[in-house]
Amino acid sequence: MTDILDRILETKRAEVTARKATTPLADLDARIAEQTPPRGFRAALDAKAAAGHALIAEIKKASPSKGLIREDFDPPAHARAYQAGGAACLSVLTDETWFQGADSYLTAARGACTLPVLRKDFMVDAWQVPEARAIGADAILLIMAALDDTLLAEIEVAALECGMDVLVEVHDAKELDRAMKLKSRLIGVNNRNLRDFTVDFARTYELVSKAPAGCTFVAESGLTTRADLDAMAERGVKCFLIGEALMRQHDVEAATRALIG
Ligand SMILES: O=C(O)c1ccccc1NCC(=O)[C@H](O)[C@H](O)COP(=O)(O)O
Repeated sequence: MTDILDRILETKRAEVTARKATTPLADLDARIAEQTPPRGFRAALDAKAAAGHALIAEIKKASPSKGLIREDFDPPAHARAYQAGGAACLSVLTDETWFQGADSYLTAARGACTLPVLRKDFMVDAWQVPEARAIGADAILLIMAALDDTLLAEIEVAALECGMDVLVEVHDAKELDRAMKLKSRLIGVNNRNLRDFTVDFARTYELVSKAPAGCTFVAESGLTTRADLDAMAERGVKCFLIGEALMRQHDVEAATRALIG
């Protein structure tokens, strides 16, 4: 039986095939040449983490698990609010079919602030790397559960060659072991099971103790309160990726400050 991750990946493969057929690489290269250089995603996180909590604040309109999250969705305004509230970096959902995202949201959010921006999407093909850079992304996400080791390495090399950072997402110890074959040492643990949507912070608690020294370790999904962050911090986790809890707030800047201040 196919689960939600399989269905998302199937949609994405079809979408990328169609985009590749209509967008020559030369067009992407021309758009990359117009972008400002990558902003240093991991470096910005590490700098904030050295002084306390480091937040990757997510611009997320909707999700498969929650449906519509933010009605008055305004990526540039949210980007400014997140930066003013103290976020280290942004994450912007660009997947259209499942998250009501758009590439233009990332470009607009990045243009409205000085924070490095992660393109939060489902990478299935190295072609998406220049595409991500062409819209301004400073980092991409690689989901270990989605790809085999050969394709992961191919996409990672392409991203590093573009000067982008790579957030490698794992769910269990086996995926963490596989992740260590890659070059990137920016590791995210997704507390949400992408196959059934259940959230369990114990995933992060378990894996942070197994992460080799030198990793920047990010807890992702389901984090809502200051107590959630403090419980993570007690176990040595200082970087957090948070979307829904902040996107549901009327005053995004105040909520961001209250959460990580
Ligand atoms: O958010 C979902 O429902 C979801 C479903 C299937 C695959 C991925 C999904 N979310 C992507 C993310 O990883 C989250 O947007 C991100 O970690 C922030 O999570 P949250 O703070 O719970 O919005």
